[in-house]
Amino acid sequence: MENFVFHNPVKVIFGKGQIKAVGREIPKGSRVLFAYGGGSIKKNGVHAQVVEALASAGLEFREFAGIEPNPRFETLMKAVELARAEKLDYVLAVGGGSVVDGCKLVAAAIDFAGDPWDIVCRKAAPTNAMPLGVVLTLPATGSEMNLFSVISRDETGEKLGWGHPSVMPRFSVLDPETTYSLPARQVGNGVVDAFVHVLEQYLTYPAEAPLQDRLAESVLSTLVEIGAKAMATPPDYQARANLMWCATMALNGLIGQGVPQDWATHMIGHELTALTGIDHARTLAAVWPGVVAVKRPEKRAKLLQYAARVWGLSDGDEDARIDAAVAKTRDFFESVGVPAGLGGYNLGADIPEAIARRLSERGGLPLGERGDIDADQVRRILQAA
Ligand SMILES: NC(=O)c1ccc[n+]([C@@H]2O[C@H](COP(=O)([O-])OP(=O)(O)OC[C@H]3O[C@@H](n4cnc5c(N)ncnc54)[C@H](O)[C@@H]3O)[C@@H](O)[C@H]2O)c1
Repeated sequence: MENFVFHNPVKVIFGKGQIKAVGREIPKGSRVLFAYGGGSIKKNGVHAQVVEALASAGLEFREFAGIEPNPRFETLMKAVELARAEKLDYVLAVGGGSVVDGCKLVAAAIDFAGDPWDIVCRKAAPTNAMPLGVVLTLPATGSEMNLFSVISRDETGEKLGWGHPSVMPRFSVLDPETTYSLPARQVGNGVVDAFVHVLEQYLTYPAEAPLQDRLAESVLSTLVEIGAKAMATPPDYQARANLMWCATMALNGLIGQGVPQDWATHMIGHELTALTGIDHARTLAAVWPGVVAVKRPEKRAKLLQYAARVWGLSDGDEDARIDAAVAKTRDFFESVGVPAGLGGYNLGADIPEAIARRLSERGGLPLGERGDIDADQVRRILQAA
């Protein structure tokens, strides 16, 4: 196991009826920017619950609507303008990963003197981020309990990830009932996103970290166990609750401490979203089969462990076990409605070259747990996918 420092100060407030805690968690006298997405929270009653919580605590607030999926820098800067004009000093993000990620940048930018894009490009760190609170409505990204944020910019066609401890939420309310209004497509995306977050931190090489391995395997096995139930209609509270907690545990830092991490699927997936608009989770299910095909020799020991412990495949020829584990993973993605591999997307033959070039030009290579995925391997991964 490698050395690590683990500090996760996010207060998680989990369960039915917990949105009212928002009024208690935000300090009295705060002036709140209440930010959300396209308005699903008005239809499912979450907006009314948040307004009630803020108003009954006597908190001043202004609303900012319209943070889109794959949040756009251009939109977020409008939220920053509103916050500056109205002297708002607490950001409340209500929505999925896009709203939470977007609000992390808003919180960092309100009192930032330079160009906030420098924060996203990692050329500058936030100096005085406003406190951030979260009401999560889509279990998937783990953004509610981590320091990461992924921002897209129209002007440059980029989608970039950044992170800073000062934008970790002060609290996150996770009420599984907020997910009842999700379309099936988004529930399936959430299952796959959480699953691949774990694979990025687990499917690398052995690091003599059996606890981290078993924590990762338990999240994977739980997702397999509850995947179909989480998709059911009418919604099953316990399945949604377990999905929500799995997604948070998949990327709150715990399972990745002291172990090598991959993230190649994500980095290539972000480029695919930037170029084609395919949903984040769908890019992961599309790219992962390519990563595992090309990096199979390097990942062999962990692939065998994954096959045995997550899929119960421990007998017979080793290569056949790995093939079966990959096939079961693909079937699992498809079982929650997310296509595995790139075959179904009808993309141009130029995509592998375009993605390899974009990553290379930005200095984003090499990738992978061994830092050995270069432009040629990116092309091969996408062709294999
Ligand atoms: N910060 C991180 O650690 C991290 C990790 C992975 C991905 N991401 C990023 O997060 C973004 C994806 O976030 P996401 O998967 O949570 O989806 P999302 O926030 O983009 O939401 C997807 C859609 O679902 C809708 N929606 C959200 N909650 C709803 C509800 N309860 N009922 C009905 N509709 C609802 C949204 O309005 C949106 O149209 C991507 O930009 C991705 O790159 C961030």
